[in-house]
Amino acid sequence: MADKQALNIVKMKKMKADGIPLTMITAYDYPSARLAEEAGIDIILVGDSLGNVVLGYDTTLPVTLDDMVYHTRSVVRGAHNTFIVADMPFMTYHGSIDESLRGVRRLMQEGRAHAVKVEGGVEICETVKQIVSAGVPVLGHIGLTPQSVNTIGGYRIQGKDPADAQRLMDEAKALEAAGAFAVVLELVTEEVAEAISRAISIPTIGIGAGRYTDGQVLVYHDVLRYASPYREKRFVKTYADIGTQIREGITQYVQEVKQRAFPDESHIFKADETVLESLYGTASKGAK
Ligand SMILES: Nc1nc(=O)c2c([nH]1)NC[C@@H]1CN(c3ccc(C(=O)N[C@@H](CCC(=O)O)C(=O)O)cc3)CN21
Ligand SMILES: CC(C)C(=O)C(=O)O
Repeated sequence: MADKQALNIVKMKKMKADGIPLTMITAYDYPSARLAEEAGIDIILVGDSLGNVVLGYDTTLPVTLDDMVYHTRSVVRGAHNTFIVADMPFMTYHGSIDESLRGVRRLMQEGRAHAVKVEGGVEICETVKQIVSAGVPVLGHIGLTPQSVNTIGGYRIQGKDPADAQRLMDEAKALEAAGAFAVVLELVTEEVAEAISRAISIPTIGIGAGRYTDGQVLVYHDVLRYASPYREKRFVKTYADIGTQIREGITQYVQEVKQRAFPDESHIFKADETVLESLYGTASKGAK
């Protein structure tokens, strides 16, 4: 899709108004980004779920700004015509505004992202305003915010009772007022996600937030069953099983090398007749 025109935040808002769902998937490197773009995805998120699915950590907390810059650059090289959002990692946007903007600058200038994502509600709205006023689109993220797993007390569904529903509604409105271009709703009850989606003019992008958000996002490795520990979760649907394909392919390669079935005649390069003579001398001529 070389001539596909990349999406932008103005068009996203219009898509919400027109009732056209936004599609987002994570990607972390050149091949995953390339395939996502070829498949026609609207937005690629270089998520800090990188930590879980690519780097092998238990949580997203160990992911660094250097990790995010490196992976964002790789994603951009694979998807030149797709809107790309990069996650601000844990503890990079809760200190001084200067420090936050330094991280944003690295993701935009070195990583070449089009926007950044930050987790949190009212407490980060001042930071969101500053980032937006620097000319950087900000994607909000509320509900289950994995960077706060230790204060939330686990990966739990949000918005089950009236007080929690009101808190989420207030956070979404605060993010809209702060200038966020859209907001991710993660593991939020369907009723609350629907009410928020109706109450704000910017798109909501849900993961485990039911059917009535303005868009959906899932993690690449979950969708494709690519060695992900999350693939069986209730909010995930798997559309392919590349983990099995990869394992079976490598198993066969190993077996064929052990059995000397690979490489065969079709994979080799032949030298000139005279090479044998020079290697083995005239005595060996005709030996093989
Ligand atoms: N591979 C992957 N996929 C993700 O969706 C994802 C990550 N990693 N890492 C960062 C966060 C963490 N996420 C999580 C983590 C755990 C649950 C979970 O255990 N959910 C329970 C529900 C818990 C409850 O009932 O309150 C479940 O059974 O789905 C959900 C989302 C979503 N994100
Ligand atoms: C699950 C999505 C929304 C995310 O934040 C990530 O991939 O890190």
